[in-house]
Amino acid sequence: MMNGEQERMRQLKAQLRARMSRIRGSIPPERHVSLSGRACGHAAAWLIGEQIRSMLIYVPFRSELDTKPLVEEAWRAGIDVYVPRCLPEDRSMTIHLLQQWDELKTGAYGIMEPDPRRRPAEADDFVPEAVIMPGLAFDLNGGRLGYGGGYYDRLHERFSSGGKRRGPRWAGIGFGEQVVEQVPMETTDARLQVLITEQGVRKMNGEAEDGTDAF
Ligand SMILES: Nc1nc2c(c(=O)[nH]1)N(C=O)[C@@H](CNc1ccc(C(=O)N[C@@H](CCC(=O)O)C(=O)O)cc1)CN2
Ligand SMILES: Nc1ncnc2c1ncn2[C@@H]1O[C@H](COP(=O)(O)OP(=O)(O)OP(=O)(O)O)[C@@H](O)[C@H]1O
Repeated sequence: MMNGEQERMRQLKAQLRARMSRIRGSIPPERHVSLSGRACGHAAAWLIGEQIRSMLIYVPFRSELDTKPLVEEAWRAGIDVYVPRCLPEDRSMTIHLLQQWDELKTGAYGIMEPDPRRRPAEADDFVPEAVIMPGLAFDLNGGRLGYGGGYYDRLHERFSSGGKRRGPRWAGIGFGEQVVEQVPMETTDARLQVLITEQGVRKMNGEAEDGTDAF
């Protein structure tokens, strides 16, 4: 049974999803390309500066920020690129190395995902050094709103249960206009450590703030 608080939270999130998908969906194509390119440039500089050698990143669908320039920059820089494949049955994800675009095919929800016959999943205990997440909305305290599948929340739980090892850096990437005052958050919702937009890289929640590039 859902209690009143949960029901209210569900409604708040649904309203914000609807509003933010309209906003994100109305960015004109040319601006979408240029903002995506700028955000990807900031993301690449951050990854390289932090000496991150592996990242999990989404392949965009609907009007999500286009990560293609970042993936290609990572390939050039020798950073291993991993992409998730979702299993709607239990809302889990498997993680697959991506070395070229033709390793993808249309998967669940119409998202381009790794073809498991071409590239088997990494072991369950594999943890990348960074996770770069999409979202409908973000806030400056690490709040993030996704499509409501809870996929990244489950992944966060899995990556955090490995014991001593340092977990991945959790970063969100999106357009400046997706940043809101406050995303409604529940206790199971994972908070981001880094927010990347066309305006720069902002470190939050325990990531040391050095002031460079922060917006
Ligand atoms: N590019 C990309 N890949 C991703 C995600 C993402 O947000 N972006 N996900 C991040 O989690 C996971 C997929 N999550 C999804 C969850 C729900 C829906 C979806 O279509 N939901 C319906 C409503 C479903 C319902 O509640 O009945 C909708 O939005 O119309 C799509 C993807 C894994 N891969
Ligand atoms: N670790 C978890 N294990 C099981 N269920 C979870 C977990 N984390 C979240 N959930 C459930 O998943 C559902 C969706 O969560 P939420 O609305 O936070 O998704 P989201 O962050 O918007 O989506 P996504 O992570 O897929 O982009 C909620 O009903 C939530 O209770």
